[in-house]
Amino acid sequence: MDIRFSKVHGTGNDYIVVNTADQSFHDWPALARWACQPHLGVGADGLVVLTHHQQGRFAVDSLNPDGTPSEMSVNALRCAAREIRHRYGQRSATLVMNGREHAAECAGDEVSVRVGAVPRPQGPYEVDGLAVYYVPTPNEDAVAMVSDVDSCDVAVLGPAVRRHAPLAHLPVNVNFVTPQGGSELRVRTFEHGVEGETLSSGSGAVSAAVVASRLGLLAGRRVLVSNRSAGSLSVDLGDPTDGHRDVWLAGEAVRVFSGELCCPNGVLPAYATAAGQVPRW
Ligand SMILES: N[C@H](CCC[C@H](N)C(=O)O)C(=O)O
Repeated sequence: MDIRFSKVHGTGNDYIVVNTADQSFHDWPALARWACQPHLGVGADGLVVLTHHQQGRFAVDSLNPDGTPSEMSVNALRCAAREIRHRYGQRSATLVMNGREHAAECAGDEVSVRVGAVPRPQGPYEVDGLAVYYVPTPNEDAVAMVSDVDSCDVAVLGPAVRRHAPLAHLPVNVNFVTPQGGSELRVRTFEHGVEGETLSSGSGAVSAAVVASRLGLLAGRRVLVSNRSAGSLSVDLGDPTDGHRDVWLAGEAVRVFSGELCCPNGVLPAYATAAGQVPRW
């Protein structure tokens, strides 16, 4: 039994997308731990499991490379919408992730998703000289404003921020942010579940824009976020007076390839990472 998939990236945040209609296999955490590994699997920042309900509605589940579910992934939603556009020809869809509904719109490879309301940031908390804000996006996102994000040691500072109270018990994604003038931000993200830096993060871009807006660092409601990938994300913060209740994220989402994972008799390879571990290479 082989497992059909597509590989889709949202500005460099890459996902293996499987459609439950194609599979008799259902152990998604085990599949995530195998398939997300580079060299031994497909290689990706996560697994997206898509289920078609009815009339343009889809359930979208996002799993991390360690097999844990992620509470929310905006880039995973954007990649799912791109795959839906390809497979079902729908430009608009309603995506349901962890019980929350998100409208999605595709125009070619440009995909927008309604994030909805983003709660008020908490903090700042002082961590190793950095002012860190906490934003329940509803992912757990931390935002640290830094003077030069490109010289930031993300691999060291990301875990350091996560060790600190009051974030220590939470599965936090840590975003380092430098305002670029006007309504532009540059962001780098240490992502929970990947346990390393990713090229881009949707909830990271949104939380960075919300914190920068609350700090009065932005000139307008449309925020351009550059990251480690070639493409930028665009955050629309909505009406500035409504407290960030109607936030959208847009940017490229690209189908890279599709194929079949070879899984004879439905048995995953022995080198699939054990439950609870993050793949290392
Ligand atoms: N990259 C994602 C966030 C994933 C977060 C996930 N790894 C977790 O918190 O478990 C995004 O575009 O919103």
